[in-house]
Amino acid sequence: MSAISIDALQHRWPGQSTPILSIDNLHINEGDRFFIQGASGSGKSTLLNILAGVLTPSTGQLSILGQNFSQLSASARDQFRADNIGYIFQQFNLLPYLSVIENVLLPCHASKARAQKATDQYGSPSKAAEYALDSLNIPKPLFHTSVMRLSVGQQQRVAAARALIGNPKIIIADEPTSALDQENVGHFMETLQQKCSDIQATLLFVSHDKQLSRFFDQQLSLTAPKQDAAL
Ligand SMILES: Nc1ncnc2c1ncn2[C@@H]1O[C@H](COP(=O)(O)OP(=O)(O)OP(=O)(O)O)[C@@H](O)[C@H]1O
Repeated sequence: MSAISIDALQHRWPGQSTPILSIDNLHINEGDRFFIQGASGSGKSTLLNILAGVLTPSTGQLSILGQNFSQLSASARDQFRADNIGYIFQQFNLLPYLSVIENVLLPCHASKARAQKATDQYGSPSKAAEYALDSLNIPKPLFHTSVMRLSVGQQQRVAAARALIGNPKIIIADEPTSALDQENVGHFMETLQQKCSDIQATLLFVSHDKQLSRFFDQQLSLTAPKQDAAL
């Protein structure tokens, strides 16, 4: 099955003379690792928001895992996203008042399907969270401390554990390496790819950094169109 299928998609923000996004045709198969590259302002976040169902494109068709997004209500799209998409944010978006393990468990509160998968595989969501943290080299004594006490690299790995728990079919990673130093970037890329293979997830990875394309076999380059200065 196709993980993502886009046909004649365009998005134009109010006041723009030319659509920021214009994608004739894009098909990403389940299990693929796909790199989306583009300079600042080229529309990467706009595309991710469309793929996550947060934003409706101006025109065109979008199917995720065979589901036509335009046929879903906003609340059905929210649930579909919680069940099927693990999201790693550029600034990690960990909740500072929750412990490390509580942050990892958040998707299991939003999605019964992911809580069930975590329970089926590991006995309980908490056990699945512990496994994910352990396999991402977060030391056990840190599991119940505040995320604020972790290094940037550790916070990034906690954010990855949160995206992976309950085996979502798609992982979207939005510039997840921009806060890491060069050595940690390589480690993080290899670990993320391995984890996505383990759970057979499709990986969509977004970055302005062209050098990261070497970790992927398919890519899309976005370029900001010239806007009419009169508008
Ligand atoms: N909510 C919005 N309303 C109007 N215009 C927007 C909105 N969000 C983004 N844009 C415009 O769309 C264009 C692309 O923005 P977008 O954030 O998608 O780019 P990006 O490639 O993710 O950039 P960056 O790497 O800097 O985050 C920009 O010109 C931006 O001003």
